[in-house]
Amino acid sequence: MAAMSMDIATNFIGFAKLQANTLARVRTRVFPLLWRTKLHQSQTIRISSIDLKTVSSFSNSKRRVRSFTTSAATTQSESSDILTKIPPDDRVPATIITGFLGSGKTTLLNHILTADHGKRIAVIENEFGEVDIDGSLVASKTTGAEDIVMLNNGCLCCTVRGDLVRMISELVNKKKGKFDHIVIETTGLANPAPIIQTFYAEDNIFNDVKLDGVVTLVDAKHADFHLDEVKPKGVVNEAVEQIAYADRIIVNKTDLVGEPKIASLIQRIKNINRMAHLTRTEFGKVDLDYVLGIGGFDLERFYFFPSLQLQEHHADHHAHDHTHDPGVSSVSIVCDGNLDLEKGVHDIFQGSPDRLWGLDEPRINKIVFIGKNLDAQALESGFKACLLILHETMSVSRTRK
Ligand SMILES: Nc1nc2c(ncn2[C@@H]2O[C@H](COP(=O)(O)OP(=O)(O)OP(=O)(O)O)[C@@H](O)[C@H]2O)c(=O)[nH]1
Repeated sequence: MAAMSMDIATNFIGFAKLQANTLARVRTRVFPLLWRTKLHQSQTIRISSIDLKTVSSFSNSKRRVRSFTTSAATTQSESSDILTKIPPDDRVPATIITGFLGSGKTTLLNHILTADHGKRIAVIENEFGEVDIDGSLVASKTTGAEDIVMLNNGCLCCTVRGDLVRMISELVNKKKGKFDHIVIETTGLANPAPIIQTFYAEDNIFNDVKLDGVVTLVDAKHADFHLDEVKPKGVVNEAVEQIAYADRIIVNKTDLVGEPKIASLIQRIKNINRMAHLTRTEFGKVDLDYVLGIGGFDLERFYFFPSLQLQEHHADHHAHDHTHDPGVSSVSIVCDGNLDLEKGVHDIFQGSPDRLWGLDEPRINKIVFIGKNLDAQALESGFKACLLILHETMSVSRTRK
């Protein structure tokens, strides 16, 4: 009897059908990243269906037993038939929405929250800057039934990863039965690998929550620029990682570019991750079945697609010693006063009216700049110059992760 998750069991059943040398490669490529440290300390691994037994090292953990039985676990035949008996998986599904800065993650999330799917969704919003922008944009779209928890001032893949574990545990412990699905929106700078790892490595999460899928938004207009970016030595390209780890890819903002550019971008994406489903859209308008209830993050493709293994290698290193591009920081400005909207806009700017201000609600401007080598003072004075009347209550915060 071995203890393991259904998702992982399913993958292992698939793996067991592979050739012996294949299994060895899968294990060394996938495990270092996605499996808890205990596995590294487990007994010698033999290449056969015996591999299934190795997983029983998990039974020492606090992990709730998700068991299966195998009639062939004691034979060394590579072609053994494996009979499985998998208990129903009643864990809460969680979806990670990722994608580079401005690719349309919040737009997709709002589409999900306002659609008629009958699901009660708990949302975890992660923002790189100190000031919460997306949270308010999402909150205004919810009916009130959903929970929204904010994780500001850091990235889920590194500085606030511990908070993610705590938040999911709290959600599950205090509100179990009150929601059907968790959706997590990462920052645009997140490397998904360490976040995915959290779902498999943390007992607190693994026992109650299963990773339903990783959905990656790709900005049709700016993706090439981000994919081309050469990072400092030892720093991964997050835009590539986000595509590499996706179960579902949404090429968004297709209204902003022509067909040839979309076609070449899709080809480029497929060269990074051929296993993920891909669709193209505007303003995140996709069928909800495409993004929710996918049925489980797919570990298997880490073997089948070579460039993913390469990514995994980087991500493994990254997971242990994760830093964002050291040049990237954020500057947040919060102040009241009316802005002259004609001033200060040189690039694409788009705004849309949201809900009306509340009667006693303070009318506050919030702006977060995320970028490389930001000059906080210049941004602050530039912003001040756009105010119609200068207010002294401006607060500026800077963060570097
Ligand atoms: N033209 C166009 N604009 C879009 C589309 N999808 C989203 N937008 C706009 O692009 C901007 C950024 O969208 P968001 O949904 O906030 O993107 P995000 O990925 O959550 O952004 P960050 O949280 O800053 O990383 C918003 O002004 C959206 O209205 C699209 O398909 N076409």
